[in-house]
Amino acid sequence: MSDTDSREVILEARELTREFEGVKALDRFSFKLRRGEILGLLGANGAGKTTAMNCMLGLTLPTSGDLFAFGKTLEAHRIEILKKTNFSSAYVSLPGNLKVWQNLTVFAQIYGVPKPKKKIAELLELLEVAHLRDRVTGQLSAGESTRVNLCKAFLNDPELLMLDEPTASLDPDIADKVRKVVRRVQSERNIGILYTSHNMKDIEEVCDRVIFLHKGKIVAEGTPDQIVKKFSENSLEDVFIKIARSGDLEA
Ligand SMILES: Nc1ncnc2c1ncn2[C@@H]1O[C@H](COP(=O)(O)OP(=O)(O)OP(=O)(O)O)[C@@H](O)[C@H]1O
Repeated sequence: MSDTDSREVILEARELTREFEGVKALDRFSFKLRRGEILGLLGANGAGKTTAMNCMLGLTLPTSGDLFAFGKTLEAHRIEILKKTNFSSAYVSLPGNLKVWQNLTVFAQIYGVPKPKKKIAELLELLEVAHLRDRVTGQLSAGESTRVNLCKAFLNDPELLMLDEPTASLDPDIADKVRKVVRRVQSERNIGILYTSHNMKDIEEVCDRVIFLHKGKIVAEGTPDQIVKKFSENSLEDVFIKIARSGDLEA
């Protein structure tokens, strides 16, 4: 991303640090996400990706640093910001005892979605899970549950979307469809998406730009192509392995 990029900054972290009992999960982490951009957050297990998303969702308080969304501080404008935000995580489940349509209806009410029935039907079709409408959510397979979570994430037509490993438990066919849906929603609605995945094919196909985190610090940033060239590797996967094994190397 060049400094001359004039698109609206919809999410910004400045010197974000989060310590857990002396361990820095995030260490002066700064970045900007612009409208219309899909930004990949990459890094090995424990690099700090989930902590970063949790801070941005207000689920974890940073030890220091500032977060801004739509030009306002998250601290003072949390409710207003969260109305325009949504997220989906492979590791956060919807209430298991409710049927799929009940869960989505509850969340549609929370978000104040106009014409919720129509919206829910459209999203179930979009994610190809309309046949699961009357199933108990807790009995869904991991891949089914991931797609229902994505329906929840699109319910309020978010302008800022955080997707934490959205293809983690999907078979290759469904993963491909989900990537295309994410791309389509991003381009039709010009929203900003923060995206994590351990699947480098996902990242290369979906993300405009990526940030590599290692021990809470940024060690590389750029388009997937730029990063592969900077590290003199053949693929993003090779870069990932190189950083995971010797993350103090900066490109
Ligand atoms: N609540 C917590 N208490 C203590 N340590 C924590 C807590 N949450 C995260 N950590 C630590 O912070 C670091 C970053 O964890 P985080 O979950 O953000 O990594 P991640 O990049 O999302 O990893 P993964 O790819 O495995 O999901 C890890 O060392 C982790 O053990």
